[in-house]
Amino acid sequence: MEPNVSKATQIMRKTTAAARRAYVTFLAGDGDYWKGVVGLAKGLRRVRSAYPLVVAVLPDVPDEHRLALLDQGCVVREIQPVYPPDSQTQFAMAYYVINYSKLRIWEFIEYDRMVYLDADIQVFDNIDHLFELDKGFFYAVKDCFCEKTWSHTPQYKIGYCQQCPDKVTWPEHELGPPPQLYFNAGMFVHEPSLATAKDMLNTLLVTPPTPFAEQDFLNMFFQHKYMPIPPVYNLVLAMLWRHPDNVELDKIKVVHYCAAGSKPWRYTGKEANMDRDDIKILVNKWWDIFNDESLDYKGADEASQPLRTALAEAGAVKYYPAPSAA
Ligand SMILES: O=c1ccn([C@@H]2O[C@H](COP(=O)(O)OP(=O)(O)O[C@H]3O[C@H](CO)[C@H](O)[C@H](O)[C@H]3O)[C@@H](O)[C@H]2O)c(=O)[nH]1
Ligand SMILES: O[C@H]1[C@H](O)[C@@H](O)[C@H](O)[C@@H](O)[C@H]1O
Repeated sequence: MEPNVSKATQIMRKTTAAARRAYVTFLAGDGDYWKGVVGLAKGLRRVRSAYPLVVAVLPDVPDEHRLALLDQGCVVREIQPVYPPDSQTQFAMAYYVINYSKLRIWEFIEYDRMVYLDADIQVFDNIDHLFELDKGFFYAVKDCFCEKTWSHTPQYKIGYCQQCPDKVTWPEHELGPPPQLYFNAGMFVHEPSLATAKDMLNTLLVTPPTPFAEQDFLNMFFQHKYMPIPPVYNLVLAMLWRHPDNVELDKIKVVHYCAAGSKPWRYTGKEANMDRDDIKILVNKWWDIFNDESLDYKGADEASQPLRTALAEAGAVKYYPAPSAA
């Protein structure tokens, strides 16, 4: 602690820092992904996150969906779409083309630091400590290359996966040095910056699109800044059947419902691997949060939470919640 800095200044600094942090997600189209965002907002509230959830929405998100997000206490920010250069590329899923628009979140410079979460993610434990990670890096969880969606890669073709790099040895003499680490872009920690945003968009203009769209692009762009974080911060569901030894389900903080057929609001149980007990449990856990009315946003009271937390931590005030009017 700095000896000559008054308690009031320390509180002010802490409050200012807190106000410059937020979770952020991305919403496109008039489909059903808004349900994922509502679930995420409630999930973050359940684990008592101190920071707001900003939703970067494309112009095609209808007003009724934006209202549902505002009702859940989200900060709704409209962004303009970003497109890759024209090409004949086959994306792993045709709609991935729209995900380049995610790059706009580097323009949210009213925040110093953000934790990005896809709308098909749920948070089961508080992860606010990620905002304290050293600056200057890009943090995310390593992906897995074992599902068929990766069949375009040399990794898939030879059965090599960075999740178990010793199982199949990388044939250096044939394919050159082993591939750089590759992260899943459904969850990451980043620092907004107009200079970075500009650099990204300029780089994108001369970067041919590839099957995993902005995920591939971000992997290329941040290859020298990437710092892996443990898989508990983004459980890519295929890990459950591809690398069960790498998963400790009871320690998982963040679940990414990214496997085909696993989005809870569309779940039927019919697609491959979807009738597994662990999947059913995770899908039910998502619904429990989504349906829990006690997690609905209760109004302006919560907007000042970071300030209250900072003041309480500094011992400046004792905060007693007002009795509920209900
Ligand atoms: O119609 C859509 C489609 C996508 N999204 C947003 O875009 C995110 C990414 O889309 P998916 O969740 O469907 O993508 P996957 O999880 O299947 O795919 C993975 O590859 C993608 C490549 O574009 C992204 O990098 C994504 O973060 C990564 O987890 C969604 O969560 C959601 O936030 C929408 O809002 N509406
Ligand atoms: O990065 C990808 C992506 O998130 C896919 O949608 C998912 O099904 C794969 O397992 C993962 O490797």
